[in-house]
Amino acid sequence: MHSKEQISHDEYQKTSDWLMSHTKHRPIVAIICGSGLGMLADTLKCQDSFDYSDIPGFPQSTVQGHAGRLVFGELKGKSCVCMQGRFHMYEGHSLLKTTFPIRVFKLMGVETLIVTNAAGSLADGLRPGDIMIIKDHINFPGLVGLNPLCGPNDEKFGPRFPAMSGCYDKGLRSLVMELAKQMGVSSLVQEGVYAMVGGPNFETIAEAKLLHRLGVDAVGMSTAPEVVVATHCGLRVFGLSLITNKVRQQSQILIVNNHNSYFSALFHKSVTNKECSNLRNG
Ligand SMILES: O=P(O)(O)O[C@@H]1C[C@H](O)[C@@H](CO)O1
Ligand SMILES: Nc1nc2[nH]cnc2c(=O)[nH]1
Repeated sequence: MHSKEQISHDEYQKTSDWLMSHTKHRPIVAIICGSGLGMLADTLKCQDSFDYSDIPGFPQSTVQGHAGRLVFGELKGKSCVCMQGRFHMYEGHSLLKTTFPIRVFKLMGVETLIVTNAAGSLADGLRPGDIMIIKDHINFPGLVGLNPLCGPNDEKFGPRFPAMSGCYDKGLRSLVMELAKQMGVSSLVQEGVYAMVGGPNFETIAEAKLLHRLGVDAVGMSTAPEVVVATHCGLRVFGLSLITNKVRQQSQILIVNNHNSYFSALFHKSVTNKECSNLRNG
């Protein structure tokens, strides 16, 4: 844990000011694209994009499938900013660094955060290619003190002891369920509980059984710290997991040798609802 690390309000402000002076967009929605989901940003109109390496103060993404680019643009007439690539604890980033963009977005005037991720399923009804709307999370690193809010509290962002119950906005969740019905894809979409583990290794069989018994529907290695920081500073949060695999609860070997194309293929299947049986392992 990097308990001595601090990022001052001025540092977040500096990055926010730099971005605001380099784009005409004034986003009210921020979207974090999980593994294999970076193409969401390609749907934005009138784009301004910046490599993370060019943005003062921004961490660098090191994961395959995470482009490391911030894209501003319009989605259905709304000004948005999209992270093509996020920062994970397992990359060696401190939790303050992994969540750095969230406070920058807040200072830029963002009101709603949409988080997405790739996750493994523990629920019988959640199959690869399905989408899980996150209704709640279990933040395993947070439960043992690996929390970006540890250290001095910056009251300008939020209170010392923020509530996390209801951190995934109920209104947005209902809206998306309704939209899924209207689009005829409701059989692919359901609500569930996401658990964040530290990674980077996938679960042992015993760990998978434990998570299942605890009521976890999907497990991944991101998202919870971002949601904690977003909720602390008053952002409205919506989250979804793209289910990429079933988490093994009994002995069987699964070999995934192309992380990126695996996620992209599953995303494509989710969107098109085409059969992709060679990728199903559950
Ligand atoms: O950024 P996300 O959470 O989508 O990254 C995925 C899930 C795990 O963090 C990691 C390994 O699958 O990639
Ligand atoms: N921890 C974890 N993260 C994932 N991300 C995608 N699939 C998985 C999984 O099975 N376990």
